[in-house]
Amino acid sequence: MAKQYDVLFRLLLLGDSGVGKTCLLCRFTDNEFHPSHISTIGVDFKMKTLVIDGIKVRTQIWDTAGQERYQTITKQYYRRAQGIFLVYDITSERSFQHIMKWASDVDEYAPEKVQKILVGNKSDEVDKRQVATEQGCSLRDRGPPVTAVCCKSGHQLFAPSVVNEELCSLYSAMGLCAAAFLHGPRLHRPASGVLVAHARTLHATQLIETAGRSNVVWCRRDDEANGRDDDDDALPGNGADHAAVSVTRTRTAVYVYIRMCVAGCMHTCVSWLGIILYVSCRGCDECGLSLSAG
Ligand SMILES: Nc1nc2c(ncn2[C@@H]2O[C@H](COP(=O)(O)OP(=O)(O)OP(=O)(O)O)[C@@H](O)[C@H]2O)c(=O)[nH]1
Repeated sequence: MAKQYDVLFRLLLLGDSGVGKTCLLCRFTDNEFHPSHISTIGVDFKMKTLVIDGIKVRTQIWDTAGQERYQTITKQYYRRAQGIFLVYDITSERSFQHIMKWASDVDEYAPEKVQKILVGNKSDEVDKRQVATEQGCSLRDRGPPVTAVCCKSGHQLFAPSVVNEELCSLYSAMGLCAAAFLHGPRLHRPASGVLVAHARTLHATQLIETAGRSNVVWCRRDDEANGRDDDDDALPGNGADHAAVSVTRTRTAVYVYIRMCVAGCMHTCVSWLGIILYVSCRGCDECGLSLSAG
């Protein structure tokens, strides 16, 4: 049976009870809105597969309970997240103030390099607004990109600057935020890289397929002959055994890393649009995860 996705991407929704996390999830996965507030108990999740630049990205989105009493449970899910939505309600000053507390929990329990995005929900409730847009934006300067959404209508009012405009039009509400993660400005790297391949002519999907084949002989190829150094995002210690070369210099730049994990398995991973996408682990399932923690 053909593989149903190329990469798996785990996202987590955090924020006070009632800010609309479950609604964001339902809008994203089923394009539905539920007017009633039924508090989430512990955690719940839904999946959605997006096709972005020909790559099937399976998003697994974890919805957490905002209520304090579930936080021992929900904190256990931070560790495996690659992207986190910090959600507040624009009609609740309190939910916005609590964002700093949620963010500090993320700092404590999530992988160091997790991507974060701040989401101000209920932007349809203009008359009840307690948090000015500028307040949300002021946090962006100190941390995650911010976006304002309305899951009631499915509209996103303004896009974070890091989001590609073209992609914005493709997804509603949370899809836009997922795109923001995918276009995050930071490039996550494995702690150590061994060898990197370069294939300028390959499409990202082909590259990922190729990366998954064990018999591929990886070689470094840059444009030294042309006096150009494409290795502009190289891993530290650039040299014979540390290199990173972009496949293309457009926004879909892909970086490929191969490394041995602690268990001696060969990992291949692709970093694309600023995040690491796993491709394969030759020997075990578990150690592949350590790659995300960098
Ligand atoms: N007007 C408006 N109401 C919304 C919007 N999004 C969510 N709501 C309402 O806000 C209430 C809470 O939404 P939920 O998604 O259940 O909140 P939650 O953050 O998941 O809450 P917990 O599960 O308790 O953590 C519901 O009554 C929703 O209908 C929105 O964009 N606009």
